Amino acid sequence: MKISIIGAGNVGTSIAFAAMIKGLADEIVLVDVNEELAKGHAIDLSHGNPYVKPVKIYGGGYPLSEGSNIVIITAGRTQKTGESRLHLIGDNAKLMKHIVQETLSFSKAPLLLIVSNPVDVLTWVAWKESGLPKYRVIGSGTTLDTARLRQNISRHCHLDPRSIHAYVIGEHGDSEIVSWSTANIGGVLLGEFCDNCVNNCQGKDVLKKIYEETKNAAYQIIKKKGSTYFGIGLAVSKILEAVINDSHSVLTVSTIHEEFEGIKEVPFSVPSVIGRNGLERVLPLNLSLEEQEGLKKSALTIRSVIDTISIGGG
Ligand SMILES: NC(=O)C1=CN([C@@H]2O[C@H](COP(=O)(O)OP(=O)(O)OC[C@H]3O[C@@H](n4cnc5c(N)ncnc54)[C@H](O)[C@@H]3O)[C@@H](O)[C@H]2O)C=CC1
Ligand SMILES: CC(=O)C(=O)O
Repeated sequence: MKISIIGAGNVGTSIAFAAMIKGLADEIVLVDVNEELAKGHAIDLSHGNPYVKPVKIYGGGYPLSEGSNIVIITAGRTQKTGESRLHLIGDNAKLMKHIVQETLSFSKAPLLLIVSNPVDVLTWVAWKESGLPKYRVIGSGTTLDTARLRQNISRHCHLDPRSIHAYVIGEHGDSEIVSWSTANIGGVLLGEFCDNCVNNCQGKDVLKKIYEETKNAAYQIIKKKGSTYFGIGLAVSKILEAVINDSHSVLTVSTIHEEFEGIKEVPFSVPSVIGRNGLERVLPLNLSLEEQEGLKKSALTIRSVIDTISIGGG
């Protein structure tokens, strides 16, 4: 299993570190326009080999990625304080197009895993540019937001986040929503859990606060330390795990929906089954009317940005 990570910055190296610790790959390649940076990070990471399942790890330019099974794209500009992810589209769409071309000249039909922002729109760009089937082009989508949501609920309810089954769906961005009507703790729907809880908190207000904290987490972190990378490193390692171990895990990745509520070819996240070949299927959603409306708005937000960029013509 050869994995190449395009972009050996904070996110790319965090993914490599997490994948190494989990023993996921035989070979990890870090590719960056700054080849020295990629080489330096690879050497540094390789010094951890005696303490994990050893992996061949090296870094440099695109030719090193030849014959990759999975290519993870993390290259791109990051948000400045106050900028939304969608602000990055002007710079990062062009870059994505170039990276996909470079990547495919060295690997025939890899699974493409897109992480650069705005991740939904760029997943669509990568899919169009690559000509790969939809199930082979996956965005990290709201896997990170879902993790943040579960962590925030866990902190509030004093429960193990792994026992909380709740999902952020839609855009990885400001229009994302929570599928509260399906959220459950150990099989008990959240509403019922709250009704029987001894904490006596202000139910709806608390959910609103948890949603805002989840949605705005990246802004808060960027304000404090400039960018986010550890959380996404672990989130992407979970997607890798699902593919490499063919574990059929349910994850909120971003994939292209042929048609949704009359919107054509739109990428967004919903709980989806991930295995060796990529996307296996999207699960049916049982949303409230308000949530359905919210998801449609989110899909429209993404599609309207896609409509502003031109592919093929430059
Ligand atoms: N989807 C998600 O949940 C998340 C996405 N991100 C996104 O990930 C992206 C990367 O973030 P960081 O790693 O923090 O940025 P960074 O600035 O640390 O790293 C980006 C790297 O890409 C490299 N690069 C630029 N052009 C390249 C090219 N043509 N080929 C190969 N490498 C190239 C740069 O030299 C740099 O080393 C950003 O767009 C950011 O918004 C960040 C966190 C979470
Ligand atoms: C930067 C980003 O997309 C995040 O941390 O959610």
